Amino acid sequence: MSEPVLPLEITHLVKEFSTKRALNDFNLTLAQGEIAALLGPNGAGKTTLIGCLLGFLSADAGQIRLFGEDVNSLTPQVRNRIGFVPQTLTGFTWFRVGELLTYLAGYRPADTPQDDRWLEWAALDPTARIKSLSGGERQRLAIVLALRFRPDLIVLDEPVASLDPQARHDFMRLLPEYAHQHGATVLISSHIISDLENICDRFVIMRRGQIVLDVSEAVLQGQVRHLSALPRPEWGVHVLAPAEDGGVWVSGWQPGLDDAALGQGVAVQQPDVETLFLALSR
Ligand SMILES: Nc1ncnc2c1ncn2[C@@H]1O[C@H](COP(=O)(O)OP(=O)(O)OP(=O)(O)O)[C@@H](O)[C@H]1O
Repeated sequence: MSEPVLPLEITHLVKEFSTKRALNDFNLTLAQGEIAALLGPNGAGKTTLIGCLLGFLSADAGQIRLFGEDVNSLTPQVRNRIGFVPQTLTGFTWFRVGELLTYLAGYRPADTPQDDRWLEWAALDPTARIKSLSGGERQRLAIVLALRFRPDLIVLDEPVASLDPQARHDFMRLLPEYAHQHGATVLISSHIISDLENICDRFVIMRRGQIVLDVSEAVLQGQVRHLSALPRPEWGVHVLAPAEDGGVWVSGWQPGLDDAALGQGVAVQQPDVETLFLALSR
């Protein structure tokens, strides 16, 4: 049986801006249906990575494949399978909302399936001029434009920062619902970690152009722990980072080690992504 085609495959990616290396031998593969959080402090390289994988920026080395095709020579078929939500929508200011939706739909084959939930969620006035929309309304429109033609790979760069709490809450409920229904793959970058904790099944934490931790939700819950003191060498765990309270974060934890830790007076806690992120970002 042939291997399934991966929605996203990034190998040995390097991107430099004059003397600054924004991506440093970056590797990432996403399987169909994964919902992955891309986390990292300011300047970690998230937007650069997204720019490269959408073909907006050219890499200095390495390769990006989307649905098996090189990002620099995508066919229209694969291009149409990708939805991108930017941090803010720019351009198109002279259009009315409804006109823009019709105009962009003209670039799609007539039989392209649509998903109306995004238009309902966005609740935009089709007669409103885009230049008169608020920042949050423009962002709703950006989301509609990216998702209404049922993409199979969705890339979102800080998509919810300008949304009001209700819109953000509803979007974060609809996004995984959509992904599960259509088997879509999602890569979402956000600084609002509490939003991502409930919807992502993988967490990719990057710093200085590289991945410092890439774990599934299951591994995070099963094998990553906060310890109140350094682990014993014979436990065979890997120290990820010191914690602010004097303890440490470790990976490779096994259930059998709980008793050993108890015997040494070491308190063991389940991970909280935000605290772990803060420790790994320092
Ligand atoms: N056009 C550019 N010219 C020079 N340096 C750049 C350029 N774009 C990005 N960089 C640098 O590359 C690094 C990564 O930037 P990037 O915007 O990818 O980070 P980020 O993780 O998206 O940050 P943020 O969370 O602040 O959006 C930073 O050090 C940034 O200064």
